[in-house]
Amino acid sequence: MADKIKDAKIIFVVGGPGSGKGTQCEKVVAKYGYTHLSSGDLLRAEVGSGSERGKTLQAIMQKGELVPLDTVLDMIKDAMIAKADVSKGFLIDGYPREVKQGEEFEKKIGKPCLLLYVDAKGETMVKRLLKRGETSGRADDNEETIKKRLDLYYQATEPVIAFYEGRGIVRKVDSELPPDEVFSHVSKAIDSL
Ligand SMILES: Nc1nc2c(ncn2[C@@H]2O[C@H](COP(=O)(O)OP(=O)(O)OP(=O)(O)O)[C@@H](O)[C@H]2O)c(=O)[nH]1
Ligand SMILES: O=c1ccn([C@@H]2O[C@H](COP(=O)(O)OP(=O)(O)O)[C@@H](O)[C@H]2O)c(=O)[nH]1
Ligand SMILES: [Mg+2]
Repeated sequence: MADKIKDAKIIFVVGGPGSGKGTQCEKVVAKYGYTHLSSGDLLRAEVGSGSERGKTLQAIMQKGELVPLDTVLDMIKDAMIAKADVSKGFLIDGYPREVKQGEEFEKKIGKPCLLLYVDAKGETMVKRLLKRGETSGRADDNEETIKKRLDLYYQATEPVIAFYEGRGIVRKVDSELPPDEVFSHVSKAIDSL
């Protein structure tokens, strides 16, 4: 599998909770036909399956903490293998959450050619998530968990951006703008690949 995937384009999509990663990824799928893999969605699917593993995951996610690294990586890898033959490229949304996750991904799967950094202010993200929480049914879209997710983002995930800046593959987009304007910047970044 490593062979098939090694040559595929891999894009990491990183940003705080509610920054708009999922929103932009949907647009990328529509325009470029990339395969979208959201680490959070993969975890929520496991929770939804009602499996024992899902129950353990749910408890962690409800608290806004991070699921063990190997669990997430295995899920992403399996999902990539399943699409390897048909995919033009992969959008890995909400991953890596910490530098170590990025390093493990590269060891087991491959190197990203781009890191899309979806940037919004903390207060904007909180506002969006509280609004989304009215209808999302997500157990973590509540005030207390949002605060923890945001703290963890600043502490563990922001260093990921600095790490890949050192490699020159980070493109930052300002997601305070309306989604279509954000997307025009995202498109430029992808077109430049
Ligand atoms: N104004 C504005 N709102 C946005 C934008 N992107 C997303 N939103 C809104 O913000 C909320 C969160 O967006 P998502 O795309 O779910 O964010 P996410 O980064 O995937 O969040 P997580 O799933 O929590 O990681 C949604 O309700 C969107 O409608 C944007 O560019 N501008
Ligand atoms: O690589 C990952 C991705 C997600 N999560 C967990 O899944 C939750 C939801 O992640 P998602 O990316 O959907 O939302 P975000 O936290 O970015 O709002 C997080 O709070 C974590 O508990 C995790 O532990 N590792
Ligand atoms: Mg999302």
